[in-house]
Amino acid sequence: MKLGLIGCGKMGTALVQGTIQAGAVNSADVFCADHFAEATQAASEKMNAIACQSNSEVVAKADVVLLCTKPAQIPDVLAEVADSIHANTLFISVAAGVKIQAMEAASPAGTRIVRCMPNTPALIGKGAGAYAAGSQATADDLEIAHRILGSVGEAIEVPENLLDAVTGLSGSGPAYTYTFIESLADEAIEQGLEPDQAVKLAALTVLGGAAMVLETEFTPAELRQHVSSPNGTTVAGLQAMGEAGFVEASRAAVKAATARSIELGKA
Ligand SMILES: NC(=O)C1=CN([C@@H]2O[C@H](COP(=O)(O)OP(=O)(O)OC[C@H]3O[C@@H](n4cnc5c(N)ncnc54)[C@H](O)[C@@H]3O)[C@@H](O)[C@H]2O)C=CC1
Ligand SMILES: O=C(O)[C@@H]1CCC=N1
Repeated sequence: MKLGLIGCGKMGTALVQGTIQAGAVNSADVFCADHFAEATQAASEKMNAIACQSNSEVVAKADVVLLCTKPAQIPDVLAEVADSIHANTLFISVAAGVKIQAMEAASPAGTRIVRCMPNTPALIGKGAGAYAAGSQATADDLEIAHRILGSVGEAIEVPENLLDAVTGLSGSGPAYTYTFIESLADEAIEQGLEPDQAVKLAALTVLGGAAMVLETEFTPAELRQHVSSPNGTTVAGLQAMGEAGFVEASRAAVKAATARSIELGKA
């Protein structure tokens, strides 16, 4: 596979670096370009990939092209590279909110597009992502999208209208977990732990809890019950969490990010 990257920022480089590390593509077959020459250079050096002079050069040289600019730039980028599209070109967009219909409208008829929503843990093979097919995408194209996202974590196919909710959950979600870990650690520091110990214990606790959800047959509610001794410390902690509005706050984060993704699609 010859893989192109347009937009060498945080998500694009995380996804491509993860894909290279997973052995799904050779760095010598990766072509990248960014609006800013310094970003192209930095990414090509970091990934050992081929730096291109323009987005069009990426499209001309690659078969699968990851569109990793900010959402607002996606239609312009597609229009800019239109003349370089060839028989093998498949675009995979990671942009939040940008609808397949809008991307197809900005491209020549017949352009094959898959819209996906990865997340930055893809960098270390722990991504959680989803994808949806454009009207011209073939079963092979979906297989390719699954292979790329699947090489850096888990990937599921969803109807396009659910990608906004995926964005609100797993796309933005790593940031919620960092806020949670930071808050747990900050209070533990207040209680006397050293900062590095506190952050490590907090992160390992979130990691362990998540692994229990994924690797045992118990639901999150059952697992919570297993930790909570009657009249014990956990019950006291959970009660304080409830009183502080933790459940509402968590749901509000997913709701607001989903709404913002929908809004980005209307821009
Ligand atoms: N950061 C994240 O956790 C996630 C981001 N995304 C999506 O990934 C996309 C990129 O986000 P980030 O990497 O966070 O942003 P970023 O700002 O780090 O990267 C965007 C890159 O695109 C470049 N760029 C801008 N205009 C361009 C153009 N016309 N041609 C070529 N390159 C151009 C910028 O110079 C920048 O390097 C967004 O659409 C976002 O919705 C999706 C999932 C998670
Ligand atoms: O914040 C954003 O808009 C992007 C999309 C999902 C995660 N980061």
